[in-house]
Amino acid sequence: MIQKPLSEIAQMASALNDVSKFADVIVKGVSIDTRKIEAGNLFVPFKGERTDGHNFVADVIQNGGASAALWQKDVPNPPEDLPIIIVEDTTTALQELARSYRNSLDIKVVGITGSNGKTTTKDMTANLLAQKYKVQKTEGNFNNHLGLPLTLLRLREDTEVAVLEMGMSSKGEIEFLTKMGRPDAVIITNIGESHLLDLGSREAIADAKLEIIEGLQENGLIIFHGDEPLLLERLKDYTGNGQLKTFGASKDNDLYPVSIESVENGNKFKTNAGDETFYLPVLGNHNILNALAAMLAAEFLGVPFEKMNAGLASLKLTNMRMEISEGAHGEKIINDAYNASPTSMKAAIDLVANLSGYNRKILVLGDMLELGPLEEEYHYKLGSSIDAGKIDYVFTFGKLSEAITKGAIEVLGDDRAFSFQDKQQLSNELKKYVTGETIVLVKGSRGMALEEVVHALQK
Ligand SMILES: CC(=O)N[C@H]1[C@@H](OP(=O)(O)OP(=O)(O)OC[C@H]2O[C@@H](n3ccc(=O)[nH]c3=O)[C@H](O)[C@@H]2O)O[C@H](CO)[C@@H](O)[C@@H]1O[C@H](C)C(=O)N[C@@H](C)C(=O)N[C@H](CCC(=O)N[C@@H](CCC[C@@H](N)C(=O)O)C(=O)O)C(=O)O
Ligand SMILES: Nc1ncnc2c1ncn2[C@@H]1O[C@H](COP(=O)(O)OP(=O)(O)OP(=O)(O)O)[C@@H](O)[C@H]1O
Ligand SMILES: C[C@@H](N)C(=O)N[C@H](C)C(=O)O
Repeated sequence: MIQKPLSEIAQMASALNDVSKFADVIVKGVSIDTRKIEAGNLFVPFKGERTDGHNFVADVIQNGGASAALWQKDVPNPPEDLPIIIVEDTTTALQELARSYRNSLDIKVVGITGSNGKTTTKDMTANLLAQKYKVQKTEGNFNNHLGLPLTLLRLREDTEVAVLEMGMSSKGEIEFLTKMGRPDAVIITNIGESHLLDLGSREAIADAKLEIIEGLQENGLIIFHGDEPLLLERLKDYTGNGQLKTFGASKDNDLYPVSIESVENGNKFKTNAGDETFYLPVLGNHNILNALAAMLAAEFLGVPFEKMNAGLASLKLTNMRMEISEGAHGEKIINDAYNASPTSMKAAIDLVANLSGYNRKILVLGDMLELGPLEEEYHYKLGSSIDAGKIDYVFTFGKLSEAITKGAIEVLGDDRAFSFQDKQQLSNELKKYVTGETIVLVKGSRGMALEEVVHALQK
């Protein structure tokens, strides 16, 4: 993490005040939350929905262990005689600090974006590169205009590769992030429907994701889903200084699977790149595609294919991505509840529909948010596309998900598809349907917090 005297921090953050009295105070790391502060941190306060971080500045320095803090110019009464750096805007100052620190490091960067699979592919890429390098990666889902700068400021001086997740919900956000991260390789996992509300069309989503190329370093590598027409048509005339590599299911790609075998809680697969058989301890063919993208990035940075199995086999995904657990009745639960869009819902449902070894398969589905004006149609189509011969019951939570149930009833009947507006009621009813030979998929947008149903089943 960043470790510098306050005088340098003040310069990097474009301080508006004189900090010479505290010039030699050493800052070690940055935090935006006093509840997670670590000794020596620079605390960066923000005005939030519930409170203003400026309220905590004096205390976090005097009693909380912080070495110093930023202070936004338009907030009155900055504490006196404390190591405070006054700045125009604390968000901008945090970003400029991160940009400047990143530029001071001799480091390779992989930037990852896409509608689905960013976090998963980030975890996979970091695991593969760790076979050869000192690697750091985005923690959790810290992938936006605050999260990415905080990730950069966590980088150690001896880190060799950083794997950065770049998220967006509006045009221009990825461009901002990639120009800060300056990646040597970029991955675009897929083009789905996430954040259609802001972007308006899948074409606009593709354009927004392709902004990641704006920050690509000289002779960098662009890795993208080669089965996605929106990406193919936009990159077919690419004349930049980067190289292009595609991954996907079809044999037209640079890297594709030639065999896939579902095994206990994962997959074994071979690729067209050689004879190695790879083991991936996560479910879902979509995760094989994520792995292929990660493998292309690792190969570009010098990890040979024959050394990749160890990196894949030891993978532990960030939580709530195909996370497997057991319920109180012995049922297997797949907690895929971190987020959901039509593309990711289909991928998860297809996975469960094609699993063997269970005598009952139940879907617990929540609203898919931020889909824009066609949201109800997306939910209805999801329900009506469920295979009644492979899925036994559908329980939904949320107002939009009533359309899932409506569609599901048309294929499963009204005794196999149910809507709920209360997660506890859903959980209580669901418990009547589960046995030791049941598998339950739980999935919905982050805003639905369906992990609460998983926790209820585990009690
Ligand atoms: C600024 C901040 O910290 N926001 C977080 C905070 O929000 P809130 O407004 O509720 O803050 P408060 O009012 O409670 O507090 C104000 C500040 O004071 C600090 N503080 C408070 C109390 C205290 O005792 N001490 C304190 O120091 C406090 O820390 C505040 O700074 O809390 C929310 C709930 O926990 C957080 O969600 C909120 O975080 C915001 C959203 C954020 O951007 N955090 C980033 C670090 C981050 O990367 N978060 C990721 C999720 C990113 C994401 O959603 N990505 C999208 C794609 C990008 C979309 C883009 N358009 C965007 O806007 O994000 C995706 O789909 O992946 C994460 O948390 O996982
Ligand atoms: N390649 C993929 N294609 C379709 N769905 C996917 C793919 N990879 C992951 N998913 C699904 O998307 C969900 C979110 O995965 P992950 O968190 O890796 O994506 P993300 O892009 O980081 O999501 P977010 O934008 O919400 O941060 C997973 O739970 C899984 O169901
Ligand atoms: C918070 C925002 N970035 C997000 O992830 N929205 C989705 C649709 C959600 O709330 O699940």
